[in-house]
Parts: sequence; C-alpha cells; structure tokens
Amino acid sequence: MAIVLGDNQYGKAEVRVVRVVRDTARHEITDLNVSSQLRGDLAASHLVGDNGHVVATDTQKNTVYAFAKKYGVTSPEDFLITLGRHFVDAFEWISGGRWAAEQYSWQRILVGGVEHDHSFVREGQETRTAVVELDGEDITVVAGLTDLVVLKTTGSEFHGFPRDIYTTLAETNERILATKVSARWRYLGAAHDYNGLYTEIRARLLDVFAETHSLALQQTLYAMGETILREFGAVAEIKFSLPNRHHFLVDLAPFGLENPNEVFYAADRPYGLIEATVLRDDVPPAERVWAGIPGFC
Ligand SMILES: O=c1[nH]c(=O)c2[nH]c(=O)[nH]c2[nH]1
Repeated sequence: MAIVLGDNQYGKAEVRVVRVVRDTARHEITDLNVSSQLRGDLAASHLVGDNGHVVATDTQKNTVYAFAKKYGVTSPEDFLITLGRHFVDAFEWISGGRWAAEQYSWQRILVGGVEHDHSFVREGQETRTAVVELDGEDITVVAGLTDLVVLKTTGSEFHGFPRDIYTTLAETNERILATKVSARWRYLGAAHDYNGLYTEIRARLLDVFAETHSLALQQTLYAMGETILREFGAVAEIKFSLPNRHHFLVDLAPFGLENPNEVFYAADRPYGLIEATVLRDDVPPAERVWAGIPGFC
C-alpha cells in the first residue's frame, strides 16, 4: 500500500471586489465575490514543501483586483474566463482551475422618480418590522426596517478627525459610503395609515442618503432622522443602527496601474457602527417599548 496525493486545488476564496466606472457623472458599479483555484503540477508543495510552483493565493487575489482595473467587469463569466486563461497561460505547470463569482446587483435609488447618478440600493433585501405595546389604554407603535443596503460611489468624505499614535486612516475627500440601514420609528398615537407611512418614510430615507453630501456617516444618519421628523408629524422619534461597510481603495501601484477610485476591496468586518436616536424634545419617552427592541441605543 502506498499513500498518494489525490485531487487538489488551491487559491483565494471570496475576493470582494467593487468596480466603479466613473467616466461620466452617471457611475456604474459591479460588485463581485470572486474565488480563484488553481490545479496543475503541484505535488512538490504538498509532498516536500517545495513552493516553486505555488502561485501564491495572495497573487491570485491581487490579479483579481488588477484585472478589474485593466479589463473592467463586463460580465462575471467573461471576467472569470480572462482570469482563468491568464493563470493557465502565464504559468506552464498550471493546467487548469476553477473560478467562481457571485455578483450582487445594485439598483439606482429613485429620487423623485428619477434614477440617481451615484447612489444605489440592493432592492428586496430589507425586512419591515413592527412592534405594538399595550398598557391599559396606552398604545405604542414602533415601525421600522432592517437590512436596507445602500451605497454611494461619491459624495462622501471623511476628514478632520483627531490623530494620535494609533491613527493610520488617511483623510479623504472621496470615498464609497455604504451601509445596511436598520431604523425604528415610534409613532405618536395609533390611528395611522401604516402602509402608506412605511412606503413614504422608506423612500425619504433613501432620498436623503442619496442627496446628502456626507462628511461622516453620523451626519448622514442625523440628516435622515431630521428629515423624517420634520416631514412626518406622526413620528415622535427614530433610532438608527448603521454599520459602516468600509470599501478600501486597492493599491494597484505595485502592478503599474493607477486607481482613481475605481477598484475597491469591500471589507465585511470589522465595520464601523454608527448609532443614534433623533427625537422631538417635547414628547414623553417610551422606555418600555424600546427595552424590548435590542440593537439600538
Ligand atoms: O463616517 C465615518 N464615521 C466615523 O466615525 C469613522 N471612523 C472611521 O474610521 N471611518 C469613519 N467614517
């Protein structure tokens, strides 16, 4: 009996690449999760630790980002074929492999019925929520939504923050801003057109996200809350929990490529977490209903 190496493949899984086309004011976005795996004459690395044939998984990841810049992403299939051909052509011991992608589709936010140039929403991802609390004759209604995923490819800056010895974040006048909105709002009284209000409030949250030139996610949050309270007299207060889904500009300079805000690494964690309540200062609090709704402050 001999022990032998069977089927094997290796690579980088789940490379989160966001490609923005910004040749005109109307930006296009492609959001992919790419996995690359190579096969070929790779026995030596398994058997004796000889890495002479091991195209590093880190190299495979970098190639995904560089190709997103060089060739763009017309379709996930074409992108994967280009990637696969590259590895097979460039390294003679690589005989094949497997390349896979998930594409997340974004729709343009409609502001006043018009498609926005640079703000997008993942339609159909969110969940509507409702909580009703009765205490004798008193009734409290809290409506809301979770998982409303939005992104804008420009109109977001972050600078002016304090720097200490642990600060490495660069100041920026141009970044992607993306979040997954969870919001809960408490109504004054209980006789409302809840469906109509939900539709309008959701739409206004999207409008304000799209239209606010953001200097921080905190500012965008407050702008959304303030708008809802100003425009909807039935709302007493609104709470938000906004994860800041960071999109880091990929440094393509080592590959001789410029990256003028076109190719981003979409990090899933850690994320910033921005939470606040925006409220009228003349309505009594409703601590009991909020005590049973976790995830907000
Ligand atoms: O909008 C932001 N708010 C922050 O508090 C923060 N902190 C950070 O690192 N990036 C950002 N972005």
